[in-house]
Amino acid sequence: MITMKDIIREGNPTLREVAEEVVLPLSDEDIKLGEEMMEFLHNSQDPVKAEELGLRGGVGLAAPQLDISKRIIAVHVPSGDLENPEPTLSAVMYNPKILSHSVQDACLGEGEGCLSVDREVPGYVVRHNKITLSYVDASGVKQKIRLKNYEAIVVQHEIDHLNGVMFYDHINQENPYALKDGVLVIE
Ligand SMILES: O=CN(O)CCNC(=O)c1cccc(Cl)c1Cl
Ligand code: NI
Repeated sequence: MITMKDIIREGNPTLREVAEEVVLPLSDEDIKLGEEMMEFLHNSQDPVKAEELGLRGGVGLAAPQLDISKRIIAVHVPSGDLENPEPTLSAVMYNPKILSHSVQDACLGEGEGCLSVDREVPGYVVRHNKITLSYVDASGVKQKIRLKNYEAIVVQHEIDHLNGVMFYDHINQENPYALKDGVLVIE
């Protein structure tokens, strides 16, 4: 089971590498890894388990954060509405690729955080508001989906990890809250 001790932190060179595409058909090892990554997200979002296991909450995880330089990500975005337990996006994605994106940019009003960064880094992380994404799912089936707003932001944070990019690389050093005209701030 993945816990915080398995997550590498800033300074580990793996976080700055471009990860390797996963070989298809998926190996049992890569399928199991994806399952463990998803289990971590579930545990991290469960108050009892997160407390028991000492987990920081996360809505996404990328294999390089486990010191595994493979293009595998897991995302589990809760609906945020306690009435509706269904997550708005829950998937393990192999070889995810952004095929196209909106001209419209967006950022989270609260900024971003990262399990591989043991500090707060304030500021707007400007990303694409909408993306068209292809990936291979855990069954080996090629998927093509369109995402927007929070779900699109989370997936871009994870794909950045596959390319050695950290969320704070996008923050304006002079003025972390500088915004170009027309950037959507998602609260
Ligand atoms: O790479 C994944 N992590 O580091 C997990 C911890 N961060 C988050 O869950 C998180 C928090 C805020 C905004 C975004 Cl976009 C994300 Cl992804
Ligand atoms: Ni991260």
